[in-house]
Amino acid sequence: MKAIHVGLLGLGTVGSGVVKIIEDHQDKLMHQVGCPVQVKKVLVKNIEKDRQVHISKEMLTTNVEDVINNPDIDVVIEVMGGVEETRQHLVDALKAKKHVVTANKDLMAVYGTELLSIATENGCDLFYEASVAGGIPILRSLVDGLASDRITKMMGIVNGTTNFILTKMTKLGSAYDEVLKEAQDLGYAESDPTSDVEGLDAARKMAILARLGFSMHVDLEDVSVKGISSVTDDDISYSKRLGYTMKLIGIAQRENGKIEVAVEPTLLPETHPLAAVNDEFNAVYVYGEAVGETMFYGPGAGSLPTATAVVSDLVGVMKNMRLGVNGRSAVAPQFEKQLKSPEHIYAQHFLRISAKDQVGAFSNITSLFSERGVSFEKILQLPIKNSNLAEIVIVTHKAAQSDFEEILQRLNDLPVVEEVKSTYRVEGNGSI
Ligand SMILES: NC(=O)C1=CN([C@@H]2O[C@H](COP(=O)(O)OP(=O)(O)OC[C@H]3O[C@@H](n4cnc5c(N)ncnc54)[C@H](OP(=O)(O)O)[C@@H]3O)[C@@H](O)[C@H]2O)C=CC1
Ligand SMILES: N[C@@H](CC=O)C(=O)O
Ligand code: NA
Repeated sequence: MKAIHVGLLGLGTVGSGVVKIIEDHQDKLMHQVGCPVQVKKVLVKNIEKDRQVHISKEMLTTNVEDVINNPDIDVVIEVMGGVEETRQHLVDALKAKKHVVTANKDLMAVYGTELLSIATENGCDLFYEASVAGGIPILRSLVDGLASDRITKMMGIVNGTTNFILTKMTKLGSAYDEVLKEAQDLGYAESDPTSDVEGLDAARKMAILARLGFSMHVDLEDVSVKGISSVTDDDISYSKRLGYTMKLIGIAQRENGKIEVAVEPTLLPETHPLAAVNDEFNAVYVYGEAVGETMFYGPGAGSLPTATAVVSDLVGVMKNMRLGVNGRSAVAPQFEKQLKSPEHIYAQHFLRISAKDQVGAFSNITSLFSERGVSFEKILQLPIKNSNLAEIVIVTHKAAQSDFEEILQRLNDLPVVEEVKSTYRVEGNGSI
């Protein structure tokens, strides 16, 4: 019974988890694929560094060729991160007929289509379950579990770091910088956490989800992105006061063949199922025309949860090897991509405005909304201490994005308005 040999690119948070699961769950792996699984060689940057798992120095290398062109290695697991250099390593590995498993959403969001076609041309598998929502088997669920359905909406918390930060700010009143540091120490954040807090990491995951869910070639540039770095304590406390929870939400929806994909801090009613997803946990809500509502919940980041998805992909590769069917799973998109224009994107909005506390100010503001046919669901007006200003907090009913943007521009020009302090999308009132 010949063992399957694995080469790792990277031995950090996720790579260490992969080594640990392969060791600790060897009996289960053998039972599933009928042969032992062994890690043969591991690419790292610094061989002398202390590791989270015990591994002999001889297995480590700083030369990528020792992994991707090693005739003893059957499967390359990429958990090093990075885009351009890593893309080249994976192209080389696939051309050397190695199957590939990756956790790299940065790479798959940009070069996924290209890499999948190179994999198919070379009769190789390329699996990437860990790239979206860590340990939650969401890609497999879209591709296999919901294969027969037409997906019309996906809405999710797909970044563990920002969910951890917003949870601690909301529940404990913690300071943004402190909690970000904690998320970094726990291994949730990317090496450059800007991509977490500015929403880019979630946007990459939403592009991958939309591609699979809607069977269209969705580019990263098609995703509109806003992160959480400008969310303030006041925004959070006003949202709470109005019965909402702030979350970084990714939305992908399809209507009449046209799609919208966005990532932004969003207010959800406190009773909404996604509002109860806290800390580093992720959840993805998927609506299919036939199945209706489904929701997938679990850890979106961290060593062992993410490594579980990676090693499960490895099992998928090994099962295909036994059946001799590697390289046959990539399916070309069914539909031409069509994006919704701002006139066709509807949402509710939360606004915090500081305005002059004088007669007529309020009606000046409200008439701007009514002229565009936008009505209010909730409204709050409070004087700002030691000033002649008032804080006006509004939640609108659904409005077209184009109308909302025009209202915002005109609000800023209104003499009674000191400043539009913040605006957020509101989702999930009435239905999910
Ligand atoms: N952390 C998480 O929770 C999740 C991470 N991911 C993705 O998994 C991947 C890995 O993340 P993570 O484990 O957190 O990252 P880490 O920074 O913890 O680990 C990266 C590893 O890759 C090695 N490495 C990086 N660049 C090079 C290079 N140029 N040459 C050789 N070795 C290199 C590092 O070597 P050395 O140790 O010597 O420095 C390190 O072992 C990323 O794509 C990330 O987006 C996906 C889901 C969740
Ligand atoms: N930095 C990411 C890690 C998983 O993809 C996150 O915080 O979700
Ligand atoms: Na996943």
